[in-house]
Amino acid sequence: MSFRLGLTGSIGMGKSTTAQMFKDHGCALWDADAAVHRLYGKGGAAVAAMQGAFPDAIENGGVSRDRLREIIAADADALPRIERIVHPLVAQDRQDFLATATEDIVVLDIPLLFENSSETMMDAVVVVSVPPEVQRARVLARPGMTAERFDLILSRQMPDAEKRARADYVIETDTIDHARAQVASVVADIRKMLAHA
Ligand SMILES: CC(C)(COP(=O)(O)OP(=O)(O)OC[C@H]1O[C@@H](n2cnc3c(N)ncnc32)[C@H](O)[C@@H]1O)[C@@H](O)C(=O)NCCC(=O)NCCS
Ligand SMILES: Nc1ncnc2c1ncn2[C@@H]1O[C@H](COP(=O)(O)OP(=O)(O)OP(=O)(O)O)[C@@H](O)[C@H]1O
Repeated sequence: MSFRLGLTGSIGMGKSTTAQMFKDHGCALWDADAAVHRLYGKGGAAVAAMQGAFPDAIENGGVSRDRLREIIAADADALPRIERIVHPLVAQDRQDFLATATEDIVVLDIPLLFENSSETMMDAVVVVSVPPEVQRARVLARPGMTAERFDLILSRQMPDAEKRARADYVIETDTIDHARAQVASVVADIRKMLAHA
């Protein structure tokens, strides 16, 4: 069975960028956000249940994220209801991936890893992190992002300091080269451990 390495961090901390660096070392990669995109897409496994609960969210046979954002903004109960539908389907997608992976290390990129207690199924957890002002500047540079939306998303996520405290490895994503060097050392550490197991 592959070594399960959870990869998490708050919004804009560099999860996707760092995940690709692990892939460059021959690790398999499963991405929770990508799984949600598949589930919401036309014919995706979440469409029927979401149509039942939120008929207004359906557009062209898939779940519209723009509509969902409007629904969430208007109704405080909407997000937990969405999570109850989506998270079990995400978990199934993850199990299907793990069942077929043959690589020695599988990296699971999961934004809400600690919030949803997924760390219990990991052999180790990496948290990516930069100082809050760098995070804020990166996220606000994204098209369509506002300070209000950023603060709302942050308020729904576990604070960075707590994530760091729970991590087995913290990777500073201040520069690409620095992150690459830390990824190389995490991979070497795990492979050394596996060789001695
Ligand atoms: C709320 C939705 C419609 C926003 O979609 P949108 O494309 O605008 O943004 P995106 O998905 O890229 O998320 C933006 C940021 O919010 C974070 N985020 C997403 N869902 C949640 C959540 N349930 N709780 C806290 N943070 C969240 C993401 O990690 C990311 O940092 C969408 O994220 C969604 O349907 N979420 C519910 C499913 C879920 O929990 N997904 C998280 C991964 S399992
Ligand atoms: N090591 C790094 N050095 C410099 N910039 C970086 C580094 N890692 C990521 N970034 C930059 O930070 C921003 C956010 O990175 P990325 O999209 O990987 O974050 P994320 O955690 O996956 O975001 P989200 O939570 O929104 O999915 C991007 O603009 C990216 O180019």
